[in-house]
Amino acid sequence: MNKKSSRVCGYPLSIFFIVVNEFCERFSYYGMRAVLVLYFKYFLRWDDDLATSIYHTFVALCYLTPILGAIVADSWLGKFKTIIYLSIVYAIGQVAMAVSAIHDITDTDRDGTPDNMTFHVVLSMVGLFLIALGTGGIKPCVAAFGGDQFSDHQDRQRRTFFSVFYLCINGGSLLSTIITPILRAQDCGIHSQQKCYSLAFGVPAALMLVALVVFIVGSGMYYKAEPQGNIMLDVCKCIGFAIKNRYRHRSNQYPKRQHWMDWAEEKYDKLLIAQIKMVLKVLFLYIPLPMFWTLFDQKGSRWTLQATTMNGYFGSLVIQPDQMQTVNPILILTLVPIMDSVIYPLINKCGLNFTPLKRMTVGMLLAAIAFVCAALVQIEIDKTLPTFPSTSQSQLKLLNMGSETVTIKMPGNDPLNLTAAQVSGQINISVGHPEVRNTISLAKGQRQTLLIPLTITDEWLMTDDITSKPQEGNNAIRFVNGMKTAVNVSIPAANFGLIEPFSYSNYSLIKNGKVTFTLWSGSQSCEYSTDFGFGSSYTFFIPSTLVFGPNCQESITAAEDIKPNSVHMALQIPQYFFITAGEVMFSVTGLEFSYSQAPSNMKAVLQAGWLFTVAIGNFIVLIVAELAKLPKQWAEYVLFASLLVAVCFIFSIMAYFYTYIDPAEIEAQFKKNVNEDDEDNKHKLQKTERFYRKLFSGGTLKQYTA
Ligand SMILES: CC(C)C[C@H](N)C(=O)N1CCC[C@H]1C(=O)O
Repeated sequence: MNKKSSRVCGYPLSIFFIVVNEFCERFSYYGMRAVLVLYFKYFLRWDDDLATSIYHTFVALCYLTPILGAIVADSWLGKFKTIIYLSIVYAIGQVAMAVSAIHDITDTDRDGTPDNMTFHVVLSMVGLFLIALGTGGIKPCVAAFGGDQFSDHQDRQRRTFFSVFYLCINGGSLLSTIITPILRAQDCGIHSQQKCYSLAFGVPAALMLVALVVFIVGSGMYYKAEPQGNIMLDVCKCIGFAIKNRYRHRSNQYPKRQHWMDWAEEKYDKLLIAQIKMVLKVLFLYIPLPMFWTLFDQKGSRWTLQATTMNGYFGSLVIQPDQMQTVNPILILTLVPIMDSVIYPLINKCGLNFTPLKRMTVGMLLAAIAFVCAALVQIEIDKTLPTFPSTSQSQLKLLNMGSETVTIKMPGNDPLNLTAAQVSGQINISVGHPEVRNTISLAKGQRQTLLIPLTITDEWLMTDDITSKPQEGNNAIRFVNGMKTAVNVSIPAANFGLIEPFSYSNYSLIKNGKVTFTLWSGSQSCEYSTDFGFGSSYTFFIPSTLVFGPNCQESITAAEDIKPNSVHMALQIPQYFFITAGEVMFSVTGLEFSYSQAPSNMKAVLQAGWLFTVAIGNFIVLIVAELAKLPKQWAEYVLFASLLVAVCFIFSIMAYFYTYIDPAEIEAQFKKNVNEDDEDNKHKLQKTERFYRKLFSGGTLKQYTA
């Protein structure tokens, strides 16, 4: 088929269908992924560890299956058919997920919970497997198929296409990560109303069907390169033969060959050998690249955890810690056009030849700078964190539940006067110190509160207090009842239960924002409202003197056990900016580079090689997080930044020796010679070989201009 099909502004019309397909597919993938862990935890009722492991296994699988899709496309079905077939598999997987999340299917007793959990687990696992096969399988094909739509001389347009392609990835993911959590939060069901996971998976399934339909609609306009036989098998056999032949001729009596693949010349086509050399050259260059993704992927883990220790109030807007991750796609949508239309042309105007490999090197350095920023933010956060007792220390707080002032004398501390309903600050006491009388027992490494009763001679009560920041930016809240009657405390999201006289409740986790507590004692009630930030802990004391009425705002004492997060989440923006600017330079360029440097019959395979670096990067995060247990988080960030700088240095040396090629030109030379008559052919073949050898010994073949 002719590549010169309908064009708009010099761009093939067919790419419109490809980018819309990518937008819908990424919406489908990232939308489903956004609610997956919650589905495992709250619908399938798995514990955190199992949910996290299955989630990461799924993500890793999604970046491993591209190899399979690429082999099928380049060797057998061609990219077009592979995309169609695997998209169908993908859509079936998404539908299976949506069906698996309908609780009514097995809820025979109609209590709102599935009665046959095995059915839901099996169906969702089958669904996830099909999705991983589909999303991974089509990913290298769609990018390469888009690249195929351009003629050889359209380098500039093809580069723009890869930028727009990246914009679609991030536009789709941004929209879906906002929408699917909202869908999940809705209530739905036939017999009973439950959180609507089926809708949260159903909409991504619908979008995948839209992606498929859009792709099929464009069918008549595509340029469809035919696969050239089982190329991957030929490649493996050719490499195997070259290695064997080299080994057979290892003695010095045989003249050396310029490249070890030249040992396959006795049996294999010179064109195939040339193509394998092109692929190996690029794959070799990819070896250091996973380190970039190792840093990049920590946005979703370490950086989100960092955000949980920060303050997310942006005026009236409240940003939850995990929502900070959307800064990445938002910045992609702004930085890609800026880079393409301002920064790169400006660099070009300054006479600098900003080649793809130079861009990727700068991208890596920017990612390292992002981690230095993360370390600086961490140092600021650490300054505001409470000091918890060491393993040889205890911290004690005193709460006077009585109505009269008491004076407490502690060994090694000045006498302390506590008025009625007053809570002291933390007092550090060395446990095991001979002066400490055994009237109260202090636990090592613990924070405790001593509740001094109404009548001082009554039994004194010790509570165990929280010794770490509450998870996920929540606030840990508890109540101490100083009244002579039991009190029930509740809020819409939690019930503290009935608190007996002179007793206390367990901690409950509460989200940020204004909360109104309702206190009940018999038929009497009153309300108490307060505002919570992120990551604080409070003990609320209900005094014996409390009078129930419309509100009990003035009577309740709040003791701050842990201060709310004070370092603002906006401080994470510089690190997000640098990692995203790095991503634009590294990833958008890498995508185009992988296409332009691949031989025509292995375009999808090199795209899969590129995606494989993402998968390896993910694995390194898991390994390094386990091994490098540094005591300080900021030190771990600095370690990662240094590792990336070291890797970047190695990569820049490798890049320096890389010669850009024009695979189409090389292939054309080889093919042309095959068609000439014998004598001429021999002469031309020698000429091509000289030309080709020059390429692999470092001669510049393709003058790259940004
Ligand atoms: C994590 C973001 C939602 C998406 C990210 N900016 C991105 O575009 N990618 C991360 C891995 C490669 C690429 C993708 O294809 O999704």
